[in-house]
Order: sequence, then C-alpha cells, then structure tokens
Amino acid sequence: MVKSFNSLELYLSCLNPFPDQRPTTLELYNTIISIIGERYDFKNETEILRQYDIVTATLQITQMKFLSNGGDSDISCLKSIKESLEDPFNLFKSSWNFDKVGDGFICVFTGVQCWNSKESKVLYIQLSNMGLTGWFPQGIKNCKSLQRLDLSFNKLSGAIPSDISTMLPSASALDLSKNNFYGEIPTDIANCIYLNALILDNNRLTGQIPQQLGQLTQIKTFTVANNFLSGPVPNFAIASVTKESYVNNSGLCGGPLEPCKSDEPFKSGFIVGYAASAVSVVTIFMSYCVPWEQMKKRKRMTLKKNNKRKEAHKVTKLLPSKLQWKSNKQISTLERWVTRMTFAELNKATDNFSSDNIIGLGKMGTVYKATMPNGLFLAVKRLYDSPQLEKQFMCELTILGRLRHYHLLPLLGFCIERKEKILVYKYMSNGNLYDWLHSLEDDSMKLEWLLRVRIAVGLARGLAWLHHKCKIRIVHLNICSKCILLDQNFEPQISNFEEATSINSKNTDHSRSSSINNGIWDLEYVTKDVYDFGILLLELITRWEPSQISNACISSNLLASSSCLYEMIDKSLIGNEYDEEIIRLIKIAYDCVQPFPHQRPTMVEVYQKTWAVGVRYGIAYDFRIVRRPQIAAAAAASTGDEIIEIETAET
Ligand SMILES: Nc1ncnc2c1ncn2[C@@H]1O[C@H](COP(=O)(O)OP(=O)(O)OP(=O)(O)O)[C@@H](O)[C@H]1O
Repeated sequence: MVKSFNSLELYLSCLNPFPDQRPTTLELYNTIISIIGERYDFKNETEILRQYDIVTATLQITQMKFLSNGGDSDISCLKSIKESLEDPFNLFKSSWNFDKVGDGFICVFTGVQCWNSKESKVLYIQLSNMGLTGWFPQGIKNCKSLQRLDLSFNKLSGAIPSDISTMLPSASALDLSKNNFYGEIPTDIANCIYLNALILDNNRLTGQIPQQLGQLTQIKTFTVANNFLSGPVPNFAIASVTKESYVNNSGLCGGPLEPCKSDEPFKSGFIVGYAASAVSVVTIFMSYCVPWEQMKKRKRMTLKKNNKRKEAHKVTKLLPSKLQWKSNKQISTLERWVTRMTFAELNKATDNFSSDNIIGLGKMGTVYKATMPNGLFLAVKRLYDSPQLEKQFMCELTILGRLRHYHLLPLLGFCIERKEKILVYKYMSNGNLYDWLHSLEDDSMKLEWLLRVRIAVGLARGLAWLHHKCKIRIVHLNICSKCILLDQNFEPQISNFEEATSINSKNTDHSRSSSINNGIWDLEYVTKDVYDFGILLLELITRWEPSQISNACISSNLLASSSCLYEMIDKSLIGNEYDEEIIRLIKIAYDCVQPFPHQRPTMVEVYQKTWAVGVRYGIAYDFRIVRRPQIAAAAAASTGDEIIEIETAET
C-alpha cells in the first residue's frame, strides 16, 4: 500500500537512518503532488505535473535536496565524477557511457551499484585500485542516496572536503585509504552520523584527529594509520579501534596509545614570551639590525641619488661597529620577545644534535628537527662557529623574533651559551618550496595548481604586510623558494630574515602614491623584493631554476614571446582548465620583473592582483593590507566569486 505524508513527515521520513524505512520514489511523488495540489489548488494532474519541477527546486532550496528527481541528479553526479578523475588505464570510463538511456542504465557501469537495478539511484561507488588521479570528486554531492564510497588504492590528492557531510549525508562507509590526500581530517566528518566505516590510512594527512569523531556512534571500523597525524586521539566507545588503527603517525597519544603529556608549561612559556614582546623593542632593533653588505652597497647607490631622494627616506642606522650583544642586559631584552632556551634542553631534544635529525644545511648553520618532551616538534638552527654570523643572528632575532604574521615563520626561541648560537623555529612539516618545485625523482612531490596559487597569494600577502603594514616596515632582500617553508597545509611561511632591512617612515598612508612622494618606492631595495617575488611566481609556473628564469628575463625578451613562454610553462599544468589563470599570473610576474625598479608595482598591488586569481579557490582577502574593498570587489566581480574576509591574529 502506498503511504502518504504531510510535508514534515515526508522530510523526516527521508532522513530515516534505516534505508528500508525511507519512502519510495512513488510515495514521495504522490506526497509532493498532494502537497502541491493543496497549496495551489490545481485543477488537474497535467497542471500539477507542469509545476512539479518548480516545487522540487523550491524544496531543494529549503534543504530537502534529496527530494529532487533521484535519477537525473545521480546521472549528473556520475558524469561529473567521470570528468573530474583521470583514469589512465581506462578502467572505468569506457563503461560509463551516458549516450544510453532508460531506467537504471547507470546501474551497469563499472563500480556502480544502485538501490534498484531499474532505478538510477546510486547506492555504492567503488573505484578502487584503478590508478586514478585528481581530487576528491566534488560532483559526488549529486549522488544523494549514496551510502558507500570506496576510492582506495589510487593516486588521488588534495584535501578531504571540509563540507563532506553535506556531500555524503547518508554515507555509512567511506574508504579513501592509500591515496595522497593531505591536510587535516575535516571535523565535519563527524556529521556523517551513519558512518560505520571510516578508512583513511596511508595518506599524507596532518594535524590532529577531530575529537568529535568519537561521537560517531555507529562506527565499527576506523583507521588512520600511516599518515602524519599528531595529538590526542578521539575517544571511541568501541573496542575495535586499537593501536593498529593509529600506527605510523607523527605523534598520536591517548586512547589505546600512550597517555598524552600536558604541553601547558611549554606553551605558556611561549605565550609569556610573546606577550612581553610588545614592550619597548625598537631600541635593540635599531641598534643591531644592520643590513650588512646590501647596506653598504645601497648606501653608495643612495649617495649618488639626488638630495630630494636622500631626504625622503631614512634607512636604519648602522650603529655600533663592534657588537656588544652578549651583555646580560641585552640578552634579557631579547628574552622579552623570544623564549630563551638552554643548550642542554635543545641538546636533548635533538638527541645530541644527531646527524639523523638534520633537516637542512644553510649558509648560517645546520638545521635539526627537535622533539620536545611534550611531543612538540621544533626546527633548531645551530649556527656555525663564526664571529661573522653574530650580526645575522641578531638581525634574525630582532626582526623575525618580534614579528608575528600568518605568513612569517614563527621564531620561537633562542640559545646563547658559550660559543653556541642557536635559533629555534616552529617546525614546518612540508619543508621548503624549492624542494617541492625541483624534486625530479619523486613524483609524489608534484605541487597541484591550487597549492601553487595559494602559495603565490600567501607570499604576496606576507610581503605586502612587511612592506606596508608592519609597524617597522621590513624589506626582506632575499626572497627565494629555498627560504619559503610550507606548513602542514602548504601555507607558505617566509623565513631567513638575516639580510633584511627596515625602512623608517612616518608615513602611515599605505597607498603607492604617497609612498612614491616620499621616495620610498624609488629605492631599489624595496623593489628588489617585488622582482624576487616575480621570479618566484615564474618558478611556481615553470619549475625552472630561478637562475635560469633570471637569465631568460634579462637576456631576451622571453616573457614577451608567447612561443618561448609556452615552452617554459610546467607541462603538467597545461590544458587543465586553468590556462587563463596561468596567463594572469605570468602577467603579474612580468610586471614584477621589469628592468627599471620604478616600473614595478608595489606589493599591495601585486597582492590584489594575485588574490584575484586565487579567488576562484575561495582564498580569503585580507582587507587589512588595503582597506579599499571596492578593489577587491571589482576583482571578485570579474570572476563572479564571493569575497571571504580573513581574520587571523597578527602583531
Ligand atoms: N622551521 C623549519 N621547519 C622545517 N624545515 C626547516 C625549517 N627551517 C629550515 N628548514 C630546512 O632547513 C633548510 C636550511 O634552512 P636554512 O634557513 O638554514 O638555510 P636556507 O633556507 O638554505 O638559506 P641560507 O643558506 O640562506 O641560510 C631549509 O631549506 C629547510 O629545508
């Protein structure tokens, strides 16, 4: 017998966790017809049917998305999956033939199982072990009745969608294991309340496991083994989640694993250090942050320039010829900004500076990965024993130590003991950008386009902040892919401030014109950052070595020639629907690498343009860089996207 419902009953019955208790399509159809009939007093069925689509659309808008015509939406779901995944061995695409028609024609597709073979309503998609590449298929949200999704044993990458519960509201099993998914496990998975199997092992997932997953009452199978996860594990009520579910991660604790140690004392030490850093710090910076060789060179250049320009800016003074920073007073001033750590604790955390813990070798010293007793990872740069490096050490401490920005590498601590000079940073689990762009052997180290765009926007934002918004304006002077580190989410962090210098300007208007009037933007050392950013942008697009790009830019007008340009572009990017974005970024880079510094844009302008390219990917706009929303709005309007405003703490 066909049941009938009122609209609320209908809504609730569709949400029923037990599929066999949900209404049939016929029951849904009849109920909708009766609702329409009541509301609109239609005279006959033909008229009702004509309005069916309109009402279905209305119901979709009011969150009852699953009421739409299951067949059509499931077909478009599969079409979009077919389009979005690369199937190099043609293991499923050839069978997914949409030219056929008829009820349930999709139910014979490879890897597709329907609720009923005569109804195009997908129950289960299994595309496992097919060598598929691409991202999590967004179109899956149109398979509204999907209960099980298995994409395991492929080469899929990107993040697991943060709104996964709206994509898979009825999922009871989700298997994304043995792929290259990265980023954090979205908390939203906890809203997939019917999940009884969540299998995410063997990916590149980072961060903490959301505690909310412990509230998944139906869960029976759970594994996140072989990822890069850390922190406490969720509290699952069932016994089947064992140690094996968590093996080979970066530092998980709690539950069936070792108990977690509190990290409060360590954290609070840093917090106190940060809070104190707000107090009078300019003096030491002014005294010790000397811009070394650049300073001398720039000074010579500056002297040659006209008097007006000389008056227009002041470069940080070169004060004491012999640095006396080891005095207790100065060290205690340093401690106001950055936590002082003992050699003994760093020695222990790096296992006696063991060569096994070396993560990099730089001009100033060796970088080690350190593990603190609370499980926190740090990067520890132990400087080579050379008096020449004392200045750079102080410069890094006085600049980076007291700047806090989302895109600057946090300098967390330092150590000065006997001959030892050590800088302690937050550990960036994805290393430096150079390695990601130029690693020839390792195919898994290919950066997707979205990440490249995000890195470009983040860097432009960081540099615009340094040049225009930071209390003491900073010019980095050494921007290159080696000094850009990537955190677990591939957010770029600018490091290596040992060659940086500052511009003292009372000018508080950050627009380009007033800065030009003050002569600041005529200075080559400011526009050098812009030039370096342009080279880096080209490096992101071409994966050429920076020196090759510089030579190409200087020796020929390569950028102006479209055929040469085409040769330069990273082949893996071409023909993937972002050609237009590539061209827009090349144009920005082209402006940045103009031979005459005064022709180059400011970093604020560069940020606005770069962000406009990234807006399509939901990259937020930082209105604190420039409070002229109409510019951003215009950029967004040109792409038809919405602006999301950034809210992050910066000092
Ligand atoms: N905070 C960090 N987290 C993770 N890896 C780091 C960190 N800091 C440095 N590294 C690694 O160590 C390498 C060397 O860093 P370092 O800053 O000493 O030298 P560099 O970036 O090569 O520049 P330079 O030689 O000019 O000092 C980096 O390229 C990076 O791979």
